[in-house]
Amino acid sequence: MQLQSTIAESMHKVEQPTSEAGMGREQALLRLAVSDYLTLTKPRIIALLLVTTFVPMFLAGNEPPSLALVFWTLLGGFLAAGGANTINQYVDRDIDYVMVRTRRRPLPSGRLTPQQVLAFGIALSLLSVLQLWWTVNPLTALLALAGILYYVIFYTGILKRTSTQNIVIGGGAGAIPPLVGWAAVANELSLLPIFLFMIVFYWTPPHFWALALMRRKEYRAAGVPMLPVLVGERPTHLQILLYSVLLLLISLAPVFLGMFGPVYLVCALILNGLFLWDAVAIWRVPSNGHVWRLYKYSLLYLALLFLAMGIDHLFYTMPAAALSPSFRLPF
Ligand code: HEM
Ligand SMILES: CC(C)=CCC/C(C)=C/CC/C(C)=C/COP(=O)(O)OP(=O)(O)O
Repeated sequence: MQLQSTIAESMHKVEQPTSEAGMGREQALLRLAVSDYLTLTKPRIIALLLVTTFVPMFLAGNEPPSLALVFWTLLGGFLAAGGANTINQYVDRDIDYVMVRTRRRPLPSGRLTPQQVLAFGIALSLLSVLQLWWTVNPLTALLALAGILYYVIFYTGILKRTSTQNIVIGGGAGAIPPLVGWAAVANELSLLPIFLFMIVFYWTPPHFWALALMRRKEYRAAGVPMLPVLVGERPTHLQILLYSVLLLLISLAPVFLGMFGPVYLVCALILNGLFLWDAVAIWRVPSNGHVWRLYKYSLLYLALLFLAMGIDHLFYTMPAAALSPSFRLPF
């Protein structure tokens, strides 16, 4: 509140700049505001979400997508995820205020008001759906809308505060971007994008529980029923191991259905082998070092696995049968 009133005072002072110093202060405040609004979108997380949107665009067609289609799809994806992330911070403002990791965010630190954050989040979300509908196609726009609603209402509004399985079920929201990328090109969904969805779905629990293990006390203080808070460390280590095995199986399955070729197979074996190695290390010698390593590696893993899919596609042509059955909107 103190910071908020300091900024309000500064804003008042620069309303009528009388000198170069006044103009400089006005520019500095504008930069601060732009940086706060950008922070609300969680840009680093969006960067990885967009990798999982971008690569499927190359898998979905026989030819590479046009630059314009890539631009509009990624812009829509940025606006949708940015809008969802912003509304998440409006809904979670009480939790974010309690947790050390999140208390410096623009809303809990008082640099923006709840009304400003909510308005910005809704505006970005609406803009994303309209823009995708007009510039890409209705299926892509509806998938983005489903992602926003799933994340904001189902995960943030309900599951996060009520269930230890919050991020298992809620992980479905973060798995929608590959469907968005695929639908942007194919204008339909089929089995391969469902596998891409499942890869991100099974990746999410080890990715998040590693972080939650390190932030266990903060989640407890905020009253958020994350798995490590309610069942303890050991069962969480086991769940991480279990999901790492499931991730290995689900990421290899498309190879056996003829959807990917040898380049992907080799990369997926190495990347999943390292993932499993980290998960086993946590199980055998539980330490913050091992947990942190898995969390950091999980980010690299997902980017590289999707990159491997794209490179594999340059050398391997999947049979048409691998893409059926398919789902298409009736309009
Ligand atoms: C329900 C699903 C998910 C949950 C609960 C979750 C949770 C988190 C949390 C709490 C952080 C720490 C953020 C911070 O330090 O401020 C994080 C980091 C991150 N997450 Fe996730 N995540 C999920 C899904 C995803 C997905 C689907 C992606 C991308 C495909 C992703 C990408 C990232 C990235 C890139 C970071 C690092 C951000 C940074 O270093 O600033 N997450 N995640
Ligand atoms: C297509 C589309 C728009 C899909 C939505 C994808 C999306 C925005 C996923 C976000 C995943 C994520 C960062 C969850 C963390 O929430 P948290 O509240 O647990 O994290 P926090 O404590 O850091 O706020």
